[in-house]
Amino acid sequence: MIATDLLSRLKDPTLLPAAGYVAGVWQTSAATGAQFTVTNPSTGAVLAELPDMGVAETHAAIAAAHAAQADWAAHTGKERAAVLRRLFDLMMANADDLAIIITAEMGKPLAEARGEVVYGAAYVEWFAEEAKRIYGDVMPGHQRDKRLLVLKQPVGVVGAITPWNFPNAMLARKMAPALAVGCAMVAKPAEQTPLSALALAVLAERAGLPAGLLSVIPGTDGPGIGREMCANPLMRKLTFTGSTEVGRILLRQGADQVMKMSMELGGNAPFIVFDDADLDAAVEGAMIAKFRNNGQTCVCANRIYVQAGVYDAFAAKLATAVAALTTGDGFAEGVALGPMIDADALAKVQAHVSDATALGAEVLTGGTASGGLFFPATVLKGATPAMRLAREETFGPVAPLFRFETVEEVIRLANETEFGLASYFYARDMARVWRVAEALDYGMVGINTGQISTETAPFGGVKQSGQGREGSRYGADDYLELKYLCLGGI
Ligand SMILES: NC(=O)c1ccc[n+]([C@@H]2O[C@H](COP(=O)([O-])OP(=O)(O)OC[C@H]3O[C@@H](n4cnc5c(N)ncnc54)[C@H](O)[C@@H]3O)[C@@H](O)[C@H]2O)c1
Ligand SMILES: O=C[C@H](O)CS(=O)(=O)O
Repeated sequence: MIATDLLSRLKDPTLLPAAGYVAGVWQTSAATGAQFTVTNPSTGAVLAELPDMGVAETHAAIAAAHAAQADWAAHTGKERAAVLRRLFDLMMANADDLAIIITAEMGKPLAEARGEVVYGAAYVEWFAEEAKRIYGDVMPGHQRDKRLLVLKQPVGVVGAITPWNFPNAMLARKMAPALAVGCAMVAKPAEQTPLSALALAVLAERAGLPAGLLSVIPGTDGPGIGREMCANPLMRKLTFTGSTEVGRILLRQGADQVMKMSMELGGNAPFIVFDDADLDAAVEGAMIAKFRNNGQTCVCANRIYVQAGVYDAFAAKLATAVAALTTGDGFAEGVALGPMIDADALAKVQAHVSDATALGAEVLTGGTASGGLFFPATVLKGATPAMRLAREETFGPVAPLFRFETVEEVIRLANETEFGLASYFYARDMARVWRVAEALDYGMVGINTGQISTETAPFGGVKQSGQGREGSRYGADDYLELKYLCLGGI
């Protein structure tokens, strides 16, 4: 069932079948007969009742993907590119509907949801172009009669498990490179936000993707689906975006068959403001890096370090800007921040703020939940490393300000975490910019900007923030195997 209220908002209600997409068939019932509910986090309203699919459907989808993948890989890059280009065009043509679906199931404001659709589509466009340029190598022989070649071939059947915070873009960012190079994909979206993934499957089918190449398994049994993906011998790779905790589980499970893994995991991004920074620019950057997606992104600034000489001025400017942010239903006009995704997420944000204030932090604005799943944008002054929010990913709209004195001190503090995804700093002295950029132990560094995510750059982290990269000229590598050919007797 899809709620009438949601369907009535769409120009094309057929984007939302109340079904899972398994082996090229829209199945309205799960093997177990179970169903699960999808709700709007802004209102609690029921959006859909979907078949609660699991191991049986995943097993069938993997078999179908394996059967379809060889022929897909035998297509030319140009033929695969044409399908992806049509998918890009369909995503853009249906962007308004896709945005409505995101806002309904995840809560982000509609304008931000539309930005997510455009961002996800950009990956599809990028890899539609890359599909035609998967080049190998010809190398000088090591002996007179030898000629050496390297082929790049698709890894085969890929499992994808995605999070709720970017329910469209995180799947698009995975299916685009996989399909571009000739892989097949079985995808499991987050149980909170399956509708965006199902709508993408509708559009992929319309774009001409052959049946079986893509399956989307809606369901609440992430652990069971993950185990099936990691244990099934037909599955050659798993790409996961989500928490480091779950990433570890999957890495352990995939180890038994030495499965190729891509992991986009948790973060704890430092945002550093040096005393030579343009403070207004730094405030603007902090607003984006901290409050985009209501602070629910893996690359959100989690710790804001401000050099002592500008600490009070920056704190005052930031608090003024943050106090102007409105929190509410993502469909409402003028709302900047939507709800938290669920009660657990809300409780964690409140716990971080309560822990910080108990340890001496001062609330400059916000600080207390405002009803439902809403939490106001919050700025805390006097944050210290003893506080939970210094060590844990808050994943919410809370900006803790830490004071520091020297460059050496803040590099040490910034790197003092098991995470290494995104980092940011504002400075104008070019020698300092180079030294700090090289010293930060992170996969990505934003310099005088708070917005770094683009399909043209390699997105990913180091340490316990993951492995592999998504997007850019490097992004296809995670879905390819190198095969070395040695021709003798020449
Ligand atoms: N690095 C990135 O690009 C990136 C992007 C988005 C979110 N994240 C991280 O994800 C976290 C928040 O997202 P979340 O709450 O959806 O993460 P999560 O890890 O709880 O869930 C992610 C996905 O994994 C599934 N899952 C849960 N347990 C599983 C298991 N045992 N086996 C297989 N699948 C399982 C979920 O159903 C969901 O689809 C944050 O830590 C955030 O930093 C990282
Ligand atoms: O949080 C997950 C996404 O990767 C964030 S971004 O939109 O790619 O920056």
